[in-house]
Amino acid sequence: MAEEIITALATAWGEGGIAIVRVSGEGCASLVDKMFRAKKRFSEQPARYMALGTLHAKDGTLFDEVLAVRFERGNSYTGEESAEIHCHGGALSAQRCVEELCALGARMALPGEFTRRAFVNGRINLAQAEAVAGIIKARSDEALAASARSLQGSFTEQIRGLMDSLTELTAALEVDLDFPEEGEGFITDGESAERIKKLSGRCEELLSGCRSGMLLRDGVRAAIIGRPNVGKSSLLNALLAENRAIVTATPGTTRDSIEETFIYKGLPVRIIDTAGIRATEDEIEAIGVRRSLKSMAEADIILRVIDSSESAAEDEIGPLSAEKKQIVILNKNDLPTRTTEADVEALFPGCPRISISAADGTGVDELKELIVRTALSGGSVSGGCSVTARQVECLLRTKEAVEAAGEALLSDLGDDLVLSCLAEARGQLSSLLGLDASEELLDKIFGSFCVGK
Ligand SMILES: Nc1nc2c(c(=O)[nH]1)N(C=O)[C@@H](CNc1ccc(C(=O)N[C@@H](CCC(=O)O)C(=O)O)cc1)CN2
Ligand SMILES: Nc1nc2c(ncn2[C@@H]2O[C@H](COP(=O)(O)OP(=O)(O)OP(=O)(O)O)[C@@H](O)[C@H]2O)c(=O)[nH]1
Ligand SMILES: [Mg+2]
Repeated sequence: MAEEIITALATAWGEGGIAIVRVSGEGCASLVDKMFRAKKRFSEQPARYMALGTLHAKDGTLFDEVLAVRFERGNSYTGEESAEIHCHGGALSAQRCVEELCALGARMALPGEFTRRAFVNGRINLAQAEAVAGIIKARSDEALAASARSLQGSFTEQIRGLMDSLTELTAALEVDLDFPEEGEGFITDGESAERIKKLSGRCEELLSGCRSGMLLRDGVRAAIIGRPNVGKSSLLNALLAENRAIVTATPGTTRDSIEETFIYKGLPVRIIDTAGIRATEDEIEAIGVRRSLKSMAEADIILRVIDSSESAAEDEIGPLSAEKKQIVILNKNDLPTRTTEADVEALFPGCPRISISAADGTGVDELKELIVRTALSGGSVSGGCSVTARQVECLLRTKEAVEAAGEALLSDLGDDLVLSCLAEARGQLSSLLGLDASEELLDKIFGSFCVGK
């Protein structure tokens, strides 16, 4: 079935040097013929050749002088016959161009529809399509590099490698199941167990690489929490190196949460300064405290600030769930110490901690380093591939299914069960690459792209 011809502005709205309008779908070059005048008919000029010409409205009036290029079917971004018109910047000419194309029979592209067509036509897989979005959204060199690696297919290759190993093992086990009379069997249980163990190790390796890639793209949320007056807002200012939040000697200064982002070693850190947590009669402060507790629940990392010049009083925040990552910050180390690192160790055993002065900046860079290290939990920011939460979810389920296969094998539950677990694992990897993606999933993924991509 021939797809409709779609069009959209591919560059950002607003003033700029050049604005590019994209068109894709069978017959789009003859559509452009009707509005673009050049020495040679557009649809007859060589493919991928930039031709100079003029754009005309239906009544013939000229509205821009542009460059235009056509791509042949099978040799374009979408895989379809497509074209680009490079107008003068400023939204007006490009918008006119899109309108004229629509008047001639094209329709406005939906968000991500060009990339969706590239996927549907097999030019790229789903992991690569998601990497395109990653490149657009990247906010640091490291995040950009991780997405570019994914787009080039290095993540895909690793997933395919895993799928191949799964297939080999499945095939060996199936032979055994089909020809049980062959005695010894094609593969011993010991060998299968060994291979399953390797597979689950490989899943774990991929997962740890992915987590850092995902963090690079999405960043981490770190909430600064603590009792009033310990120096939370001062810490926010020190981390941002600007006077963003109000700091006073009066406890209860911060009423509402403040969010800002800084980037350290390529990792965007969203930092949230919250109201000091204490029991309070003040209605506004109480709302602030509730917001602090909410920020705490939503954060990836808790930066728990303690005033080391005061003795560690009753902790009003209470312990965190074991899954929450936490860094204990002993602030005001420029003042005489009343709470020591040993006191902190007693209160929060095994928790990473650091002594700083938000006032004079001592230890602030070390703290940034510690935040990034804690967020990545040992992983590194370089070399990883950018992935989405969806892809991580698929990999996690793959690992679970592989492990279930291992358990089924050990407890002698029969090859049938082992095989169905392995089939589940393969299924997860195949949905990671979008080999059997539902329309609903595609709508969700491509819907988050920008129009024109
Ligand atoms: N002007 C312009 N710039 C752009 C794009 C575009 O579509 N137009 N891109 C897109 O958003 C990106 C480049 N990505 C592209 C990827 C593949 C093909 C393409 O035509 N692929 C064919 C032919 C490959 C070849 O010539 O080697 C293919 O895969 O068959 C084009 C662009 C970024 N810059
Ligand atoms: N000497 C010293 N004073 C500090 C340091 N950090 C913060 N202060 C002072 O401590 C007081 C409280 O600082 P804030 O940053 O407003 O504290 P907060 O935790 O945000 O307080 P609330 O918003 O009320 O919860 C101010 O007078 C700061 O100047 C530090 O490292 N050393
Ligand atoms: Mg404050």
